[in-house]
Amino acid sequence: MTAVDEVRRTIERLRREVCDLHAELTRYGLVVWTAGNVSARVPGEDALVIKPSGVAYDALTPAAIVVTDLHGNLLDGDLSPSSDTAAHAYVYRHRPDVNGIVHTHSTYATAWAARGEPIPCTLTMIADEFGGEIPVGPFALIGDDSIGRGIVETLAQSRSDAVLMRNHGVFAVGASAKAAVKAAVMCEDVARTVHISRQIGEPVPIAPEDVDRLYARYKNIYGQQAGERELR
Ligand SMILES: O=C(CO)[C@@H](O)[C@H](O)COP(=O)(O)O
Repeated sequence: MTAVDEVRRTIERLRREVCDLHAELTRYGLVVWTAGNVSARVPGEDALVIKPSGVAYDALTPAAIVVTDLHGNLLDGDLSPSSDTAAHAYVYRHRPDVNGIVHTHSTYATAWAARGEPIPCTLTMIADEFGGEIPVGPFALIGDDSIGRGIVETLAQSRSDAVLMRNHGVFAVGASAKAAVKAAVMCEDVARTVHISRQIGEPVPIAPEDVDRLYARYKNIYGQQAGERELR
């Protein structure tokens, strides 16, 4: 198999994976209508695969997923790339460890984003998954790389793989697109629980040294196999 064939096969695989992961967003109730998007980096290439803009989730097929360069220019596909492509591309250019990105407007997490308030580390699940509070990023207009800059700058000061972009919604990153989707699912779950907790009182923060211990255990010990650990 030539190197070109190999890249082609990788892109086909990623198109299928990213298409299937969009179905997880609807399965977990993280998006409505055509909101949200998932992308994956094409390993070894200056390219990414991403949802086309404004296409209904039920109409998404692997062939509909588009390929762009890491500046958002269309390389392959019949449809216009997601409105957030420049944001995703910026993150891939500045975070070589990130291979997948997801954006949602999931209800509870986005309610925190509307308030511009980080989700405090008041649950072991938050310490495990995010290593501290889930931070808020700046307000940024949609369409260029402003959102990407806000994501990179905010996550540089945090262990979290998710950021609540102010007045907008969740962006989550990961070592794979599946890991990013998992972070978005977890983000919504803890946003909901902490919100409900606040209806009956003030949630109690976890001590920073315990947050560190929980995070280290979850990242290094929890689960079964190295392959699964990549999700963390
Ligand atoms: O947040 C926004 C726009 O407010 C977008 O992320 C939409 O939620 C989905 O846009 P496309 O990916 O379909 O262009």
